[in-house]
Amino acid sequence: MSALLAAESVTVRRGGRALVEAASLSLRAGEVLALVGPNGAGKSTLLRTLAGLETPASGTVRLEGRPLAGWPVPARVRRIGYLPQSFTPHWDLTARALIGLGAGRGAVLPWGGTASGPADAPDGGIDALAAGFDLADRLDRPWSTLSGGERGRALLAAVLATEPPVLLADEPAAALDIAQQLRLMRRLRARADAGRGAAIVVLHDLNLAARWCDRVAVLRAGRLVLDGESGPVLRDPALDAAFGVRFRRTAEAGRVMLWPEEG
Ligand SMILES: Nc1ncnc2c1ncn2[C@@H]1O[C@H](COP(=O)(O)OP(=O)(O)OP(=O)(O)O)[C@@H](O)[C@H]1O
Repeated sequence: MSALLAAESVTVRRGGRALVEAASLSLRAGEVLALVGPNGAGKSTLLRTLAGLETPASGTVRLEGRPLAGWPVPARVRRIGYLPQSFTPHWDLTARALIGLGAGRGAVLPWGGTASGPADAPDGGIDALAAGFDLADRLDRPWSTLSGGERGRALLAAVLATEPPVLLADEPAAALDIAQQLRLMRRLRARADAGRGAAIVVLHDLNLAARWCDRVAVLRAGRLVLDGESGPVLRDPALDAAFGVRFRRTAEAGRVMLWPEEG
């Protein structure tokens, strides 16, 4: 099956240094791909490049086979939902206003995309959408009063409001409690399985990747060192070298589970 989104030998340089080097990665319909690697490996840089927010020094990013740079921005942001690692609005927006902006994508989203302005979410509106993220009673609260996990969920609701066929999510599980992590991963899995959207998700929890993701790509010092089906990648000794730890591996319901020990 052809790729929805693909990086072809992409190199990103900043300050005279290659942050991502000759990275090739593709995402196909129905996939949830975990992008993992140590701090500073270049995961956010690669994700931002795939979203069209960084311009590579060389290489190409293609969306549905066409170079990203050739897409009109409104069409691109409707197809690619990008969830940043951190986000602070310039104004103390309510969650409702933020989700409305996400639903109206097509003039400026606060994190750099474009939108036509606040709009009602499809299929039942913003209230129904927010209920799915356990935010029903927090919708009219200013951003500054929301907890870290509530902000993460509101942002994800804003990004998913238009059901983008591609989701690029940078550490979406980081601020979530365990129950919310499971809800997040189940949601991404269900979207992919129903053909509603594929996702690349930056994760630090390899056991979430093992349980919920079809594929795992491992970035180390700007280079993709492993990319393949989750089981084989997570069993590969190169994973230990990439993270500089020793993983003890067990099997649980046919899935690998990893227990890191200092190497
Ligand atoms: N604009 C920039 N100029 C110079 N260096 C940068 C710039 N942006 C990021 N870096 C460096 O590039 C490297 C990759 O950063 P990036 O945020 O992509 O890593 P990451 O894998 O997402 O890390 P983490 O797991 O800590 O979030 C880091 O060493 C970072 O300090």
